[in-house]
Amino acid sequence: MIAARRLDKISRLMGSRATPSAFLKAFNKESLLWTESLNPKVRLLGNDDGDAVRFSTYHYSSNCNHSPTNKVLRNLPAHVKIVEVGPRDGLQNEKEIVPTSTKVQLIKMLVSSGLTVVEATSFVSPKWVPQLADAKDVMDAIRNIQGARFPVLTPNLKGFEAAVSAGANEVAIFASASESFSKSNINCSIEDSLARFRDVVSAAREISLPVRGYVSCVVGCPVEGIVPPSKVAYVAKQLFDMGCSEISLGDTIGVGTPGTVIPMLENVMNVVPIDNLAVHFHDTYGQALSNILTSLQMGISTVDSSVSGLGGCPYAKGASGNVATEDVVYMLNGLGIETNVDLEKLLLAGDFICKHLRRPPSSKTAVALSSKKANSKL
Ligand SMILES: CC(C)(COP(=O)([O-])OP(=O)([O-])OC[C@H]1O[C@@H](n2cnc3c(N)ncnc32)[C@H](O)[C@@H]1OP(=O)([O-])[O-])[C@@H](O)C(=O)NCCC(=O)NCCSC(=O)C[C@@](C)(O)CC(=O)[O-]
Repeated sequence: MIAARRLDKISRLMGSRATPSAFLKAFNKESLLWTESLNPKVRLLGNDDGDAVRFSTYHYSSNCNHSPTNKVLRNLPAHVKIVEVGPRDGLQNEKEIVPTSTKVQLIKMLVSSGLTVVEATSFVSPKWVPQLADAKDVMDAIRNIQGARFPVLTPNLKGFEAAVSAGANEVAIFASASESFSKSNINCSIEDSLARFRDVVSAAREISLPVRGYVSCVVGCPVEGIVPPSKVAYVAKQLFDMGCSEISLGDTIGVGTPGTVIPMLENVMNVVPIDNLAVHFHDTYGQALSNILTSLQMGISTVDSSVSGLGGCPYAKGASGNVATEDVVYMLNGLGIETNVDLEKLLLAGDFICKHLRRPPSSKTAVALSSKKANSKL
């Protein structure tokens, strides 16, 4: 009888947006242990003195609206802005050219999952990136979608002007911290690229258009190897000083670990305010989530990611996809950090584009949930 009443109370708490303290108030240590044994979804861990100290948000974390308060995780932000780069960074790297209608449907699904910034395409040379040669058509088709911003990449004034005539109301410029990568990606030196970008930013200023600035190769370069943090800080400061409102730091080839990301971020934070920084990790060595967690602990609250981990850069051999948005959202949910993204709807978007690309969804979250579904059918 008591057990039934307790179970009923737990169910009600789980159905509501119960906070850890609500759980802790409601149950003493015995109840907690008993609860755990009854329902493996509820994990409240006790310390040696018998006090419940940790609330694990395993599986129902979307019900949890708190920021963790324990010593290790106390610096995490309450909210993270996710910049979805799949339609641009993801699709620019696909061998097959994806039809415009599929790109547009993907963007719609991403917005309906709650993502508020979706990088839509690039106004670059179609000879260099034929995959995004339909940039104008994509912009035409998404013009009336409400609820999100759609920044586009512009490497020079020509791209900027084309983007603005296609209705873009936010653009991104992209510099590199490595000379070799700058040359192979945009066919000019870092200094020449900065001069071009100054023209783009001042044209954008005239019409009050926000500009995001990327720095690529912030940890390593496919040609030069290790990139010194001071070089990254230099380029980031140049972009910030010329008027970029946000600087996204890209580990283009995904070689960073917290060991290399921390000194890089420390250098950049000395010259660019932390609120203007974002991180952009590729997952070549499976380090992206740990790098994101480290960045959040250092105070960053804007994270780039790509649905289903699509991506890579056509001019960075060996770079694998971006970190998958589904996995970022799963981790942030688990930490009680708000993103306003509906994971289920996001998974549908991942499923949609992967079906089109004739490959299974590749985020860890999608793989885990599909094998769980398969097992539950047995
Ligand atoms: C920058 C250029 C254009 C220089 O390319 P170029 O060949 O040195 O430029 P050019 O000025 O000599 O022009 C050559 C031709 O391109 C045309 N052109 C020139 N500009 C444009 C434009 N904007 N849009 C359309 N066409 C353009 C221009 O009109 C001309 O046409 P042609 O006379 O031969 O017929 C070229 O190198 C380029 O388009 N590069 C883009 C490369 C790219 O998109 N890379 C991937 C994005 S960066 C990335 O993924 C990293 C990031 C951001 O995700 C962060 C991270 O992961 O680290």
